[in-house]
Order: sequence, then structure tokens, then C-alpha cells
Amino acid sequence: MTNLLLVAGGRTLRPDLTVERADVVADRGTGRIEAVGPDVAEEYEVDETLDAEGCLVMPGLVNAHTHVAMTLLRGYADDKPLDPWLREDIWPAEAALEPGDVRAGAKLGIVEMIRSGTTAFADMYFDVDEVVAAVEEAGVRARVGHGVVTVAKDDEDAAADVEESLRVAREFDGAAEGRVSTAFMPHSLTTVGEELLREGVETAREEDIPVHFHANETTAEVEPIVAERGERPLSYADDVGMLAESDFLAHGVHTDDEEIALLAERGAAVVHCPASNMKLASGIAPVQQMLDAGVTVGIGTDGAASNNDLDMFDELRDAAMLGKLGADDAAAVPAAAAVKAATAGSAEAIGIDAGRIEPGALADLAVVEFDAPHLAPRHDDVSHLAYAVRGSDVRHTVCDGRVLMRDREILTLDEESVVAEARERAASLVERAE
Ligand SMILES: N[C@@H](CCSC[C@H]1O[C@@H](n2cnc3c(=O)[nH]cnc32)[C@H](O)[C@@H]1O)C(=O)O
Ligand SMILES: [Zn+2]
Repeated sequence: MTNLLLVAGGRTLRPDLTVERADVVADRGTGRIEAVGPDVAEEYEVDETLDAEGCLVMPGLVNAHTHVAMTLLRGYADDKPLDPWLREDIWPAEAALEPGDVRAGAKLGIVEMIRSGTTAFADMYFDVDEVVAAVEEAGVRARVGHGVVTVAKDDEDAAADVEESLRVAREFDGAAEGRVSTAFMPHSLTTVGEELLREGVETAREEDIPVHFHANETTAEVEPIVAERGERPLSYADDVGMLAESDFLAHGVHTDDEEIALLAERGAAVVHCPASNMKLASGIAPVQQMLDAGVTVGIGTDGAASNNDLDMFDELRDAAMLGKLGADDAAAVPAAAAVKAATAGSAEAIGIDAGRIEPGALADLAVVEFDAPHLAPRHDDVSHLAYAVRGSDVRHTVCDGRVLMRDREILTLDEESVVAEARERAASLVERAE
């Protein structure tokens, strides 16, 4: 047994975003790409082959910000701005969530992601052991964490929430044979009090734990910080020490020139969530400006209740479209930039060594079929990835050198029972919540 997987006969998206005829050999032992090239099939003895004839082999998409178990709340409350949506609908429903619900919702979301070619995600939620169990079973990769909210909690509960986030970050780092990594995850700069935020971040820094949080998502989140502190939110975040190179923040919609310069200087990444920003009418992130400044930009779906799906192809199209609208320039966020953000950019943002097809990189791949009418003719594969491919065009998904979906059949989870359980649990959750 060689333990090698061959992805044969396809065209391959290279790190420089060019496309060439090339096979890919992945080592299931190391989980890494062994070789890429037009003739590598002849050089290796492999024991498993995936047919990619007529397909494009690309890095697995990386969903750099989500709350995966929120699939159970998909379509539960729509058409409201962020603050009332969270306070009146989402948080009360989440208060009724049981650990088994989080497991079921996470599995549903992971099935959806595997189907649409996403191989890794960053997740902020609670009952993180359930998310980890789902990741382990499904075979995907994730950076997970417990979201801390201290507002409206007494001192003891608030401190316990911070402690839980640090505990989770310590305990699960390296789980699922190394496919799980972690971060300390204060929910946002306005939902976590300053003292506990500083303490938590300080501990995270001492222990080399990355920090992930929501920031500058709406003006309603920016204004109180400016009013109270006389400084912009990211200047405050910098002062707290949460803009290190390992750190990544979700949204960054309302960021000014100085904040963008600060991000570029410190090396913290921004995860752009265009669908969520449109749906909650949060605003338009200055993505092209961030890219021009040298900020690492990834893309995320955010939770399914504000999207309402976890299809990263939708997301990267939205990123390209909204980037143009926001910059008032059709040349802004071009196809290649959007594809890069959803792969290498997201991988860099959340700190995993994936998102590019080259020897040595993690063997996380999506094989996209180009046969459908909406993908004809085939002038430019990268254009299609940004503007025309849908998640349902993904034929095979590979993570860590292991095939998770072959010919649209998920091998690691029983899709039918995952969907059935999620439906049942969502129904009783809503009953309990109301
Ligand atoms: N420990 C916290 C939970 C925080 S998890 C992260 C939270 O982010 C929420 N969330 C989802 N989407 C967004 C968004 O776009 N902005 C801010 N929060 C969001 C999500 O519903 C979840 O409650 C508690 O006890 O309430
Ligand atoms: Zn979020």
C-alpha cells in the first residue's frame, strides 16, 4: 500500500491563479500534496484515483468565519438589522439549544460545505466539543472557538465565559488528528467588557493562542466605541493586543483609512462576509482598499441564519460583485482576487497551511465539474469560478488527502440521516424557544 491518492486528468488551478493541465498526487499519510504536474501519474504508484477529466481541480474553499450550528436557525428570523435580530430572535433561540442540537446543526452545515467544495472553516460558537466531534467524524478541517459574551451577565458568569473560551482553545488544539486548531474568541468589542477582554487576550498572547472576533460590522457597533473612548474600534483592539499576525476579525465593514493601515502593519486578517453584510444591511466593506494596503483578506459565510447558505461559491461571487459596487469601480475585486481570497486568503487568515495546490501544502481539494450549461463555453476558468460556478458543480471533495465526497456522494457522513436529524431537532428547538 502506498497510501497515495491521484486526482487524474483535470486542469489544475495553480497558486498564481493560472490554470494548466495537471494531475495531483496526495499523500494520505502526511495529509499533504506530494506532486503536481502533467505527467506525475506515471511516476507514482497510487492506490486510489479520482477522475477529474473535464474538471477543474482547485484548493478546497476555506470558510473563514461561520457559526456552523446556526444551520438549525436557517430561515428562522430574517429581514432585520443586526442588533434587534440578535437580541430579539437569535439569542433567545440559541438559549434553548442543547448540545445535541449543536452537533446536529454542525453536521448539517458540514455536509453542505463538503457538497460545495469547502474543506476548512473557522467557527465561533458554544458547546465546542460537539462541533469538534462533528469535524472529526466528517473529516474536514476547522479552527474552532467558544464565543464570549459578557454584556448582561454577572461578574462571575462573565469571567467563566472567558475562562471557557481559553479552556476550549487549550483543550481542542490539535484534535481530530491535527485537523482541529483553535482560537480565543471574544464575540465583539462591544459585547465583551474591557477588563475581561484585556485579561483574556493577555492570557491568549502568553500561550500563543490566536484571537478571533467580530469587529466594525455595523455603524451601531462603531459609534459607541468612538463616543466612549474617543478612538476607533480597531485602535482600541490594537491597544488590547488583538491585532497580531495570528488574529483575524470578521466583517471590518466600517473601517477607515487609519484602521486599514493599522491592520496592514500589524498583520491581522479581515474575513469579509458579503452576504451577511448585505442581508443585515450592515454596509459594504472596503475590500479593494484593504487588498491595496496589503491586508490579508479571507471570505466567510457567517452563520446560515444571516446568509442563508454556506456555499462559498455564492460568497466569492458576492465578494466580487459587492467589491465593485462599494468601490464604484467595475475593475475592483476582480475574479482572480475573489477566488484567491476564498482559498489562499482565507487559509492564511485562519492560519492553516492550505488554499494552494503545490507540493508540501495540505491536500485539501475541490474538483469542479465544468459540464453544466451555465458553464459553457469555457473561455476562462477563473472567471467561471468567480461568476458562474455553483456549489452543486463540485464533484469530489478531498481533505487531508482523504476523499470526503466522491461523485457527489459523501463518504464520511450519512447525508440522509444528518438532514433528517437536523430537521427534527430544529422543529423541537423552535417549539422550546417560543
Ligand atoms: N457564549 C455566547 C455565544 C457566542 S457564540 C457567537 C455568537 O455570534 C452570533 N452571531 C451570528 N452572526 C453574527 C453576526 O453577524 N454578528 C455578530 N454576532 C453574530 C451567534 O448567533 C452566536 O450567538 C453566549 O453565551 O451568548
Ligand atoms: Zn459572525
